[in-house]
Amino acid sequence: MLSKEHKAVIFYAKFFVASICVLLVILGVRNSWQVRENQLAEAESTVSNLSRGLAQHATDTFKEADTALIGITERLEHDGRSPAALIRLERFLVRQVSELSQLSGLFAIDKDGHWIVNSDGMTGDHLSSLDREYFLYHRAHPGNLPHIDRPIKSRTTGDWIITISRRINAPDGSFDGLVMAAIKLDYFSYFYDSFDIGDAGILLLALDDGTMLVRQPLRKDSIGKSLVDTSIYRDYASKTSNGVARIRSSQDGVVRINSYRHLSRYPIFIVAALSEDEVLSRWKSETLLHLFGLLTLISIIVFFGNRLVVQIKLRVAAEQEANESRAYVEHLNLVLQALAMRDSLTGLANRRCFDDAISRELQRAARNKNSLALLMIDVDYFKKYNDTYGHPAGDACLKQIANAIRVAEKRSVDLVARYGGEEIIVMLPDCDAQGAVQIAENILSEVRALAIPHSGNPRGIVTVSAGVAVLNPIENNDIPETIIGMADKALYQAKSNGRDQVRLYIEDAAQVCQSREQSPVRQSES
Ligand SMILES: Nc1nc2c(ncn2[C@@H]2O[C@H](COP(=O)(O)OP(=O)(O)OP(=O)(O)O)[C@@H](O)[C@H]2O)c(=O)[nH]1
Repeated sequence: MLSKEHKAVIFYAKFFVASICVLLVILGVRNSWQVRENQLAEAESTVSNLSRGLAQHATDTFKEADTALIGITERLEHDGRSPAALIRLERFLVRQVSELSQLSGLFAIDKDGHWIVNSDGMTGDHLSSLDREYFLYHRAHPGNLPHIDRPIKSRTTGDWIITISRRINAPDGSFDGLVMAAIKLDYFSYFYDSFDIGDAGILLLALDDGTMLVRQPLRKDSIGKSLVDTSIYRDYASKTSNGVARIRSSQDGVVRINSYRHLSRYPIFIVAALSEDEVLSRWKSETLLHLFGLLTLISIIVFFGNRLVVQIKLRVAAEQEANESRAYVEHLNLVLQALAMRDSLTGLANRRCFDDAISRELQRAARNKNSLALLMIDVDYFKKYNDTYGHPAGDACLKQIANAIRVAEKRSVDLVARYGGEEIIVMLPDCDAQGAVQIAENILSEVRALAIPHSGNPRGIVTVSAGVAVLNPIENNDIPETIIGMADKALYQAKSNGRDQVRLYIEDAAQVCQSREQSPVRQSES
């Protein structure tokens, strides 16, 4: 089980790794998105420039044709329509057409629709434009502005052309015919073809009323088709003079960045469009590459982060194991210490334990001027017991006696210890002579009460003798041997006087022992 501190360390390690990964993802996404926006902005700028360039080109193309028309009108007005004048005019038309590559032909048409003169040198009454829209328009509109009409097929070449025409007025202002320049649609197509607009890009030239003139790439049905239902016309080109719009095509579903621009001099507008997918194709492949790099980096970070967490866990586990081992060793030490202080047979404190305890107790009692009592207890005729009942029985007997003597260990400061062989010693701090003798008497009674049969003892049961010594108060120079020697002497007296009795060691000339069974108080020799 991990501690709170270790859990926190692991949590922070995981949090650190996760934060770096999230940060990398956020930075990667943000950077990628920024690149995408930049590329779109760049594409908008590109289509915008493209539409401006195409608008300028269209303006120049129509302006050159229109200038030629103005020149023809002036010549007709100035030179008249005599055969000689018309021959000169025809030469002029041929020269103009050869100089202006966008022109398919130049025409002068009278008020009845007949061709007066044309750049192709064609003659005959059958050559008429009576049915053409530009003729009908000029006949109906007195203005002298140039008119650009829907694309038509040329009657001379059969090619698709766009016409730009101007009305000729008679001196009284009535309709007196028109001049017309036919501009090849191919001229625009070839020009538009020179631009790299990708596979899904579009370039458009259309009349302001939405009639498509040129579309690149070319489509069979595109010439003359109406754009009024398309979003680029309906929502944008029909409303403002120029702008940029991102639109999904209703026809092919492609999203395009469109730039539209109306010509200021002619009723025409241009549309340049690039496919968003194609614009972003490089961004997409780069993003994929970056994504792969990012994922690889994140995988490496996660891998090493995981290794870090595993290392932390291993270290924590090792630390815990070491702590547990240390605790176990400390516990073992305590157990060993306790065992080292215990007698294995009786379970009592052993001699070493007693030696330590009495040294400590003497010092303490000397400091506090307290008393200390010691009972030295010895089993009577124990050799005979062993001889009679055997050594194992002797061991069992010693255990029982030890348990009986343990009753003396009433306070935590009291200590019962096996002093050696069949001798047991009892240390009673802060105990006076009377109390110590009483305790010794109690011990003797307890042992007798065990009633362990002993044929070698005149009393028929196992008995013990006790020598009691008391130092009251303890002096600084008292050493353990002093009181032990006193207790031993008192014990010797108890043995000498017939055993199964208590003797109290008295200082000076005589020592007195007390025994209830025998005389109340007897003295032992010093
Ligand atoms: N079974 C057993 N006997 C022990 C142990 N320790 C000491 N003894 C025996 O205790 C006996 C002590 O004998 P002695 O010192 O002659 O004294 P005693 O026979 O008890 O006679 P008194 O003390 O004079 O009554 C010896 O025979 C020791 O072998 C022990 O741990 N187990």
